[in-house]
Amino acid sequence: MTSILKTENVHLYYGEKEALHGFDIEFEQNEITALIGPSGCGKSTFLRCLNRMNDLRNNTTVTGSFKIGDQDIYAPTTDMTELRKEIGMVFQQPNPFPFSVYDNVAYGLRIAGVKDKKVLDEVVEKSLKQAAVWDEVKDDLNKNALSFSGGQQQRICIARVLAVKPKIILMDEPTSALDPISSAKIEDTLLELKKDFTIIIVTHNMQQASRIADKTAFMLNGDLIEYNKTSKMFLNPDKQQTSDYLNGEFG
Ligand SMILES: Nc1ncnc2c1ncn2[C@@H]1O[C@H](COP(=O)(O)OP(=O)(O)OP(=O)(O)O)[C@@H](O)[C@H]1O
Repeated sequence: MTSILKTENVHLYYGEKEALHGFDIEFEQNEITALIGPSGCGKSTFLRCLNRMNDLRNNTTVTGSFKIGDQDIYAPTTDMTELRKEIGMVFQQPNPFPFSVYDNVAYGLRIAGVKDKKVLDEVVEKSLKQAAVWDEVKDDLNKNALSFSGGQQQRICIARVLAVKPKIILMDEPTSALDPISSAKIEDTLLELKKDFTIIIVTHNMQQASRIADKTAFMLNGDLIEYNKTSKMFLNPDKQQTSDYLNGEFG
């Protein structure tokens, strides 16, 4: 196993309030890691730290070490556009831009200056295929992405992230707004994608974590309580708090 992203002693403050209390975790390449825990425990906060989305919020202070390989994510020299290409993000609500499927998926490449139509065509097709939505949209690439179903929109958004070839994809409850069939399609897609990408996913759905995640991190009140192989965590967790949470005793 190869480590791809490592954080050490991460603290995050919203104003005076400390939301993360010294968080150490190491993510493995080509794995899916699930972040679980009760509402308000800091899952989204931690996820957003990984590609510096919290920088966009006023009054937020982050300390600690975040490294992708040797690169310090929080170094003053970090190019934010490059960082967010390397560490892409998919949100809870599908958020395609209000233009065509093609233009959504080509967006990142065009921003990067790619103009060659043949290259764009190839990447758009490959990304939509990787996101398992090509067959459903291939005859309507010029149609507005917002005219597709929620599940299709979410897979178009995944394709938009894949098109810029990220190393890591962050996902914040990407299926919670979707019906069970669309969710199952996304889960299948993620299992395929981990061959080429590393995925870190926040989920409230324990079955989803147990179905797709190689490792699971259980958080409580801004602390990492347990980080383990998913099978071990769900069958025989090391910590009593994990067991209580998984048994529905709180949260
Ligand atoms: N912008 C903000 N300003 C102040 N406090 C915030 C802000 N965002 C989150 N918090 C607080 O930080 C803590 C962690 O919130 P976060 O949204 O990361 O939790 P979560 O585990 O993702 O929750 P959920 O599962 O409900 O999405 C909570 O106490 C929350 O109220």
